[in-house]
Amino acid sequence: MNQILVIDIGNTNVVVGVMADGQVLHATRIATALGEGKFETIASVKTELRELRKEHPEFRGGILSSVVPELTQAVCEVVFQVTGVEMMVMGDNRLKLGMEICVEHSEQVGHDRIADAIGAMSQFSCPLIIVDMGTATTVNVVDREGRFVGGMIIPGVRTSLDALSSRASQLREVPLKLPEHLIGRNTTECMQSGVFYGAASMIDGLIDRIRAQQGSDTTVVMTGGHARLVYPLCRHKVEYDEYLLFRGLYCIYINSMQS
Ligand SMILES: Nc1ncnc2c1ncn2[C@@H]1O[C@H](COP(=O)(O)OP(=O)(O)OP(=O)(O)O)[C@@H](O)[C@H]1O
Ligand SMILES: CC(C)(CO)[C@@H](O)C(=O)NCCC(=O)O
Ligand SMILES: [K+]
Repeated sequence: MNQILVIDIGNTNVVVGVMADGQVLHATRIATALGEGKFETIASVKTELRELRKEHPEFRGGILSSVVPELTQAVCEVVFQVTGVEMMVMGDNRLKLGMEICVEHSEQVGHDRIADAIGAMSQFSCPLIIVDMGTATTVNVVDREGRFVGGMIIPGVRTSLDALSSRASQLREVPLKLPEHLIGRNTTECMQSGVFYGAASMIDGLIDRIRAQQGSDTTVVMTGGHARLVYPLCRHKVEYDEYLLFRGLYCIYINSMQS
């Protein structure tokens, strides 16, 4: 069994997991904090790694994707301290992605977007639309030839609700859950409906527009914490995979080790 450590450093959560034979054996989420909070994040990662090491003594390798450069090095260091594993890091040009990145500045594309696309391509046929709903909602397109060709970056569900309640005097923070009614009957429901049905409709609309360019057979795959609530509201048929990014990291790891 080829066990590996997989880590996804996002702007809201750091997800630490273990995979073997393409399956996710374990995943823990730790809140991402910066500034003074950075040390607490690193300390929580360290605690988690100690626990993981007890349950999974086998892994000798690992791979990490980060969209928070301030944390990347520190996380790699604690991984090495606790487990002795030297992480492969997305962005290292020795890695074999197995996917061409056809955009203006390929080095500027978020590593989560690339890992997601590779995870999708390992399971579905091209062309593909990959939607990752986290701090941002990203829409990523892989064309018929299997090339990453770009996409969209949109404020995430939580991010846009937070912006709204902080900017509008009469609006407060509301729980991030689906409202009972499409047509909201109170302020809270109106905000919840707006953000969730709005996100689903936006995604449906973007799918139509992208399919008009890439072909009507383009498969849609959704991932990210908020997708769990949004994908059932979409009118188009969409696939949902909670661990798409981890699957992409696993493919990159295996691909890079083989060559
Ligand atoms: N397995 C889960 N069960 C319940 N809620 C979840 C689960 N995974 C994620 N969530 C919820 O969805 C939110 C968004 O999750 P996700 O990790 O995809 O994005 P994020 O961490 O906000 O973004 P980023 O990837 O940019 O850090 C989480 O903060 C959490 O509230
Ligand atoms: C868009 C986010 C924040 C989503 O996590 C991340 O992928 C990122 O910081 N990207 C860098 C810019 C880009 O992808 O073009
Ligand atoms: K920033």
